Amino acid sequence: MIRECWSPSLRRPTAPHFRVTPVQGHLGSGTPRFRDTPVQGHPGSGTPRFRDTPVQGHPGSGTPRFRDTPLSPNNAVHHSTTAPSCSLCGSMPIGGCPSRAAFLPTATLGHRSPRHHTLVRGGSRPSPTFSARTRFPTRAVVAMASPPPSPITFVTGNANKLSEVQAILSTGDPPLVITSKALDLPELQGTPAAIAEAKARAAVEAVGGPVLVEDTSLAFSALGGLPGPYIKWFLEALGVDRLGTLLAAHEDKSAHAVCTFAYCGGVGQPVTVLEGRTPGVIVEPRGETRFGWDPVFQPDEGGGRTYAEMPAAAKNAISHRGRALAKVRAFLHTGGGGGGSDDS
Ligand SMILES: O=P(O)(O)OP(=O)(O)OP(=O)(O)OC[C@H]1O[C@@H](n2cnc3c(O)ncnc32)[C@H](O)[C@@H]1O
Ligand SMILES: [Mg+2]
Repeated sequence: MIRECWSPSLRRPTAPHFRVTPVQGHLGSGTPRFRDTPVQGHPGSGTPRFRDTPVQGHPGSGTPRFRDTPLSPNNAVHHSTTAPSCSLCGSMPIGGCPSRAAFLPTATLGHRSPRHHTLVRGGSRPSPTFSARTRFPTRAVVAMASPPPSPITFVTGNANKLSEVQAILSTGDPPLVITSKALDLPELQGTPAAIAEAKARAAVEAVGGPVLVEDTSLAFSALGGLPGPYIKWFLEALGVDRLGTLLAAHEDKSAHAVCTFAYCGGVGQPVTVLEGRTPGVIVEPRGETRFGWDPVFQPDEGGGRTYAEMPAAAKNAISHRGRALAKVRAFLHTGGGGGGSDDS
């Protein structure tokens, strides 16, 4: 069973975008938790957002899902009811939660019923308390370990992605075994999260069971985040040698590599989107031309090497993909995928 507790203990920064990053220990649980932190230059969006918050009624989808949600004073969706516990399973708020706010939801957090814990709140704080003006909630996952669903099929048409994903998941702690299917899924235009979600929905239709997909972006700061999710087409058109010419007129060569995973447990199930990003700069190509734009991306934490100059393990340790997969692993191993839970 997974319970979540929101604590208003952190002040909301003024930066326009937010994402979830792992932080350490909560209430002695020893389990991973996630906190919204600012992210930059999300293409195509000028509005504040939060990742990994469940929203209802997305156009074209009748199911709850996890993705970016703009937070406004009236957007405290997780705190909008006054019931002291889950109306279905009766679970109570986590003891010692400083905010006395109760649970966050829902199907994507390990409950087979998508209605469990939905919009349940305890304590006396009125909804607007969690407003953009003052505070933002910390979400802590307090979970019993449960095995992830099996098998999970990673659907991709990219062999390099597959081998990195397999390497990262098999050596990680705890290891996660996936199968794979080579499919070139249709890709929409939109934010990386929207693209990844659509890929997951297409993949789950094709596979019929739990799927993982990902979409990779390379976002140039000077270009407002472009090429972003369209990097594949820029790479094909220009080649890796000329990718840097896009920044010829700009002094700012900084960029972010972003990996956006989407998990779906089955047809009609919610989709969970998890993102990892690595900051760096675009440089003249260096290193072996093996994988995409690796030769021109020099991560800030790479000791001056491009991705292409780094051994695979060194890249995976700091890469956008490695970071996103750390979240995927935490999500699945804490019952987020719905597998192995006896909590119905
Ligand atoms: O089937 P999918 O999974 O979509 O595989 P894809 O190759 O189409 O991948 P994307 O749509 O995510 O496009 C991302 C582009 O960035 C490249 N790419 C992805 N991850 C990379 C990495 O870690 N290093 C360098 N290039 C990468 C990849 O080869 C594509 O050209
Ligand atoms: Mg693709």
